[in-house]
Order: sequence, then C-alpha cells, then structure tokens
Amino acid sequence: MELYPINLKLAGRRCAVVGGGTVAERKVKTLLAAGAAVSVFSPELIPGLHALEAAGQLTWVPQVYQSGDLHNFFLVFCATDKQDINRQAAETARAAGALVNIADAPDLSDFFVPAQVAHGDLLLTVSTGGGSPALARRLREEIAARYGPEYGHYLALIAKLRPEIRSRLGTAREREKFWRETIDHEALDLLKRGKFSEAEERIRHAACCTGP
Ligand SMILES: C[C@@]1(CC(=O)O)c2cc3[nH]c(cc4nc(cc5[nH]c(cc(n2)[C@H]1CCC(=O)O)[C@@](C)(CC(=O)O)[C@@H]5CCC(=O)O)C(CC(=O)O)=C4CCC(=O)O)c(CCC(=O)O)c3CC(=O)O
Ligand SMILES: NC(=O)C1=CN([C@@H]2O[C@H](COP(=O)(O)OP(=O)(O)OC[C@H]3O[C@@H](n4cnc5c(N)ncnc54)[C@H](O)[C@@H]3O)[C@@H](O)[C@H]2O)C=CC1
Repeated sequence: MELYPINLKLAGRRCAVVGGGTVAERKVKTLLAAGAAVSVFSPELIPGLHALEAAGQLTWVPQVYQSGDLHNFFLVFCATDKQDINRQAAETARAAGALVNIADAPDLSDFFVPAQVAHGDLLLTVSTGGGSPALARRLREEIAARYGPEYGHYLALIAKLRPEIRSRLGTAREREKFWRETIDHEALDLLKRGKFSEAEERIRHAACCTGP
C-alpha cells in the first residue's frame, strides 16, 4: 500500500476517539503526548482512560456515539468493538472534514498510526502499511533497544549548537561537511555516560578546527 509519511503538529488541535477500550487508550496516549485536545466518546472507559479523565487531560462524552457528535475535529479515531458503529462514525466525521482512522478497517482509513520510539524531538517510526502491526511492534522494540535516550540528548545538543556553527562556517557546503564529520560515536559515548558538557565541548572544538 502506498503511503505518504508526515509528522503532524497536533498541539491544541481537536481530535476525537470513539470507543473507550484498549485500542482507544493507545491512540489517546500518543495524541496527548503530541499536545492534542482530545475528546473521547464512549459509554464506558477502561481504568487508564478514567485516570486521564480524572486528571483533566481529556474530555469524556459518556454516551454511545451519536451521528451529530463529530463536528470540528481534525482527526477522528473510530475504535469501538462494533464494526457498523466504527464505519458510521467514520462517514460522519469525514463528511465534516476530518481525517479518519478506523481501528478494524485499514482499507477505509485515511491514515494509519505507526509504531514509534520518541526521545525528545527525535521520533523514529515504523509502518507496515497495515500488513502486520505485530511486526511493526517488534521492529519498534528493536529500534528502542538500539537507539536509547542518549540520541535524544545528542539531537538536543546539535540543535542548540547549529545556529552557532551556521554563523561560524560561511557556506552551506562547509556546514554540510562539518556535520557529516562531526556526527560520530565519540560524542554519543560521552552522552551515554552522562558527560553532557564534555560532549558539547567536543562539538565546539570540532567547529573551531574546521573553521576558515
Ligand atoms: C492499520 C492499523 C490502523 C491503526 O490503528 O492506525 C492497525 C490495524 C489493526 N491492528 C490490529 C492488531 C494489532 N495491533 C497491534 C499494535 C499496534 N497497531 C498499530 C497500528 C495499526 N494497527 C495500523 C497499521 C500500522 C502498520 O501496519 O504500520 C500500532 C503500530 C500503533 C498504534 O496503534 O498506536 C500498534 C503497535 C504499538 C507498539 O507496540 O509499538 C497489535 C500488537 C500488539 O498489540 O501487541 C495487534 C495484534 C497483532 C496483529 O494482529 O498483528 C488489527 C487486528 C485486530 C483483530 O485481529 O481483530 C487491526 C485491523 C486489521 O488489521 O484489520
Ligand atoms: N487498530 C489497532 O491497533 C487495533 C484494532 N483492533 C480492533 O479495534 C476494535 C476495538 O478493540 P479494543 O479497544 O480492544 O476493544 P474494547 O472492547 O476494549 O473496547 C471497545 C470500546 O468501545 C466502546 N463502545 C462500544 N459501542 C460504542 C458506541 N456505540 N459508541 C461509543 N463507544 C462504544 C465500549 O464501551 C468500549 O469502551 C476491535 O474491533 C478490534 O478488531 C484490535 C487491536 C488493535
């Protein structure tokens, strides 16, 4: 299946999840992590979702989904255990302009949620195009074991130093060469051992040696 990968900015955007079970909870958690304003339509919530509601992190509409409910949402996830309800909710939401994800109908969905490993702004995702979520999960576990939190720290450090390097090295070609040579394992090893300032120093040092 051909898919176009994008990373959406969801901060403050209204997103809805229909259903309050295990699948709904997984979707809600990644939506909240992205800062979305989440509404959950379901007569019942599993304990994890109840806890989020009690903490004021989501809006719960405690009733079975009704066709008028799904206006003004950017993304809508149809995740009840009832095939016909999921389809009906998806139709209503799409007619109102939302992109829809239907938990039990990949063919009818506008998008899929990938498996993900996030460390700060570093986001590594896996898609199997709906072919095998279990494989996506397995690969996510392997990626998480290979790329630990030190990569998130490394990214934060590089992003912080980038404007400085940009002003120090005059041309795009010099900067490209610099970053290709500088992104190596020594700074990462330092970060893995918690030596943040040494890692930063290493990158700064590389910059003064390369400069014109
Ligand atoms: C199409 C898609 C739509 C969507 O939900 O966006 C979809 C659909 C379906 N999933 C099903 C089952 C399972 N889903 C998982 C897990 C995840 N599913 C996720 C995404 C997606 N699932 C989208 C495609 C993504 C892609 O392929 O790239 C992940 C990656 C992200 C997330 O949900 O947050 C998350 C991994 C999180 C992680 O651990 O990293 C597990 C594994 C487990 O739970 O251990 C199982 C059981 C094992 C198995 O079946 O493989 C079923 C059958 C239900 C049935 O049999 O009745 C359907 C419907 C169908 O296939 O028809
Ligand atoms: N896309 C994915 O990642 C996966 C999808 N699935 C599919 O997702 C579906 C849901 O799975 P689970 O969350 O495990 O089920 P679940 O049984 O834990 O949750 C179903 C939820 O839907 C709610 N619900 C039922 N009728 C409703 C209505 N008319 N309006 C609003 N809410 C209603 C129930 O109260 C319950 O909270 C299943 O049909 C399964 O085939 C299953 C595993 C993974």
